[in-house]
Amino acid sequence: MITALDHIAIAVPDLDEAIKRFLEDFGLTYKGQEYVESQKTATAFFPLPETQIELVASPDGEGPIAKYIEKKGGGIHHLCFRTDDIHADVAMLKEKGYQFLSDAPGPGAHGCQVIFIHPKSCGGVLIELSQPGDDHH
Ligand SMILES: C[C@@H](C(=O)O)C(=O)SCCNC(=O)CCNC(=O)[C@H](O)C(C)(C)COP(=O)(O)OP(=O)(O)OC[C@H]1O[C@@H](n2cnc3c(N)ncnc32)[C@H](O)[C@@H]1OP(=O)(O)O
Ligand SMILES: [Co+2]
Repeated sequence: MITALDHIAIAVPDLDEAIKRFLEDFGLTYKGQEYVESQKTATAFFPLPETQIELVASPDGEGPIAKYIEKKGGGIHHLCFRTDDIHADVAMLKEKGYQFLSDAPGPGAHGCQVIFIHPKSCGGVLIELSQPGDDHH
């Protein structure tokens, strides 16, 4: 029985720089670093209260997922942070130099308003911000 999505891992060339991004720019809680000798790997964790896996596909062969599948055949595509004020967070992140893929949030899954940050301005990771709609439970 799988009970939780424990983590999504992002490979980064500079751990301190990446910690700064998620701690300072996105305001996540930082749990600390650990070097795992057996894997010769440094880790840093940012716990979040709940998460989901979203599978994304392109049934009609169009849109960004079609292009991604064509190029990479599949893989980890994006992280999505839930926000309770998408306009404020977009303004705050724009101020910090993040480049957004649209001027304003638009409709996402289950009535959310969503907007994406360009992976080029975010260490190679595509990040979505999502604000639940009024019908969200
Ligand atoms: C329904 C909603 C929801 O949850 O509610 C969703 O999630 S919808 C999820 C689907 N929707 C989206 O993804 C919308 C936002 N995405 C986009 O607009 C696009 O996918 C872009 C991120 C702008 C990439 O499109 P573009 O046409 O530029 O593709 P491209 O293949 O030329 O890629 C340009 C550069 O970005 C990199 N790149 C492309 N996709 C990436 C990804 N998912 N993660 C990290 N890097 C990525 C490529 O490797 C390439 O880097 P190099 O130049 O180094 O080779
Ligand atoms: Co998404």
